[in-house]
Amino acid sequence: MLSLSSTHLDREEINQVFKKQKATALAWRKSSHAERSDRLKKLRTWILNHKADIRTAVAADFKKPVAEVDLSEIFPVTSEIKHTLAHLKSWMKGKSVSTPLPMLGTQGRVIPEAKGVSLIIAPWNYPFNLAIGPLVSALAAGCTAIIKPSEMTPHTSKLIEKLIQEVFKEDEVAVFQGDASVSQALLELPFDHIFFTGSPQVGKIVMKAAAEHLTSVTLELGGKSPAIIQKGASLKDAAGKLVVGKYLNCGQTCVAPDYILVHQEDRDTLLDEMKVFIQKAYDPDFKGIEATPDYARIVNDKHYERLISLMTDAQDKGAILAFGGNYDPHTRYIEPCILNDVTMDMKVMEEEIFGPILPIMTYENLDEAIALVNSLPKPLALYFFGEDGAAKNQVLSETSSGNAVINDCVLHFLHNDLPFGGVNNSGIGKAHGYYGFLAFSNEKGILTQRVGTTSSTLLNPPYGTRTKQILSTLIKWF
Ligand SMILES: NC(=O)c1ccc[n+]([C@@H]2O[C@H](COP(=O)([O-])OP(=O)(O)OC[C@H]3O[C@@H](n4cnc5c(N)ncnc54)[C@H](O)[C@@H]3O)[C@@H](O)[C@H]2O)c1
Repeated sequence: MLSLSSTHLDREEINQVFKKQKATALAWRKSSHAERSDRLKKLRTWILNHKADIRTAVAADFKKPVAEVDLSEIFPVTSEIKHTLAHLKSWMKGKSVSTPLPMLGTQGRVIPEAKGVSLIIAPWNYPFNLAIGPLVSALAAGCTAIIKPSEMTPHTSKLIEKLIQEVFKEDEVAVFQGDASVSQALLELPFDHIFFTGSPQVGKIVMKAAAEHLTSVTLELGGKSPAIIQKGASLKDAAGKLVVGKYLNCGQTCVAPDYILVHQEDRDTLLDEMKVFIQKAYDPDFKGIEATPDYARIVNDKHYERLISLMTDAQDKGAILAFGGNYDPHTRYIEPCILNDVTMDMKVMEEEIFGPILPIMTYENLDEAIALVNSLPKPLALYFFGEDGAAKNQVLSETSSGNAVINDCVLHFLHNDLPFGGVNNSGIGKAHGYYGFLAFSNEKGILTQRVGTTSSTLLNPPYGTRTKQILSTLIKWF
C-alpha cells in the first residue's frame, strides 16, 4: 500500500518554499480580480479534466463510492469555485460604512487585504474536498498556500500534489506530504493564516503553535452533533435523512449526526423506519450490505479497532444492538450499527464517534434533551426534526452549535452562502463562500479625513473649558 507517513522531513526545503512564497504573496496581494479568477479557473479545469483520477484515488484509500466522491469531494469544490467566480469582484471591492455624527467630515471603508502566505492542513475523511476547498478561499483572497494533506489517504494526497504541481509554481501553491512531524515543522514558520481541519485535540496543538507568531487561525474541528427528533415530527422523513447523513462516507463525516435524541414514545417507530431505509438504501437486492458498491470502508486499522471497541464497550455496559453488528477486519467493513438503551457512561457518548455507529437516547420532555446537549462540548452541528415552531425556537435559543439544520442533516455543508464551522470545541472561524474569503483576508478599516483638520483640532491640548464641554456633549449624546 502506498504510504506517506514515512515521507522524510526536509526542513531546508520547507523553509526555502516558505521564503519564496513570502515574496510572491507580496505581489499577489495586489492581484486583480481577473488574475485571481484566472487561478481559480485553472484549478477548476484541472479538476474537471481529472474527475476519474479523483474517484480512483479516493476509492483506493477507503473504497468510497463513485457517487459519494462526486457528491462530497468534487461537487463541493467545483460549486465553491463557481460561486466564488460569480461574487469575487464584489467581495474584493470591500464596502463603505456609514458615518456616525461625531465622525462627520470623514469617510470609512473596509477593504479586504490578502493576509499573505497561508498554511492549509487537511484531514483524511474528505481528503480532496477539505484540502482544495480552503485553497479556493485562499486564492480568492489573494493568498499563496502550502498544503499538508493527510498521510492517511496516500492515493488522494499524491493526486493533490500532482494537481498543485501541474497548475501552480511552488512559490504560489506547494504541497508537503507527511505525518504530524511535517505539520509541526510547518507550524514553526510565521504563516499569515493557518486553516486547519481535523480533530479538536490536534486543533489545540495548531493553535498553540500559531500563538507563537500570533498567526490567525481557522480551526474546522469535530464533535458530537446531536439530532433531536421532536414529538410529532414525521418519523419516516427523519429516519431516511438520518440514515443518509449518518452512513455517508461510512459515518466518517465531521457533521454526521453523532447521536439521536427521540421522544421515548417514538423510539421504536423511528427505529423501524430507519431499518427499512437502511435495507432499501444499502441492500436493495438482499445480497447483504457488504456487497453494495454504495457503502465506504473505515479508513485504516486504527480507526476500525477504535470503532469496534466503542461498540463492545457500549454493549458491555448494557446497550442493545438494534441493528448491525457485522464487521470484517480484513476489509475494514463495519455494518451500519444502531445502539439502543445508551447511557452517558458509555464511550460512544464520551467521544466523537466518526464511524457508522448511531446511539439512540430517549427523552420525556424537550428540556431534558436540551440539558443533555448542553452537558457536552458545543457541537459542530445540531439537527432538529419537527414542525413545532416554538419547540424549534427553544432548541435553537437554548443550545449553541456551529451550525443548525431544521428537518434535514449534513446538507448545510453544500450551501455556499452560509458560514460553515464550529464554535469553541468544534471550531474557530468560518469557511465557505464569502466567509472563507474573509478568513484569508485582513478586513482593513480605512478612514479618510475629508474636511481638513477642523474636527480634530477641537480636541487638541491644551484641554480648556471648550474641549471639556465638547467631551461632555459627546458622552451625553453619542
Ligand atoms: N469541521 C470540519 O469541517 C471537519 C471536516 C472534516 C473532519 N473534521 C474533524 O477531523 C477529525 C478527523 O480527521 P483526522 O483524523 O484527519 O484529524 P487529525 O486532527 O488527526 O489530523 C488532521 C491533520 O493534522 C495532522 N496532524 C495530526 N497530528 C498532528 C500533530 N500532533 N501536530 C500537527 N499536525 C498533526 C494530520 O497529519 C492531518 O493532516 C474529526 O475530529 C472530524 O470531526 C472536521
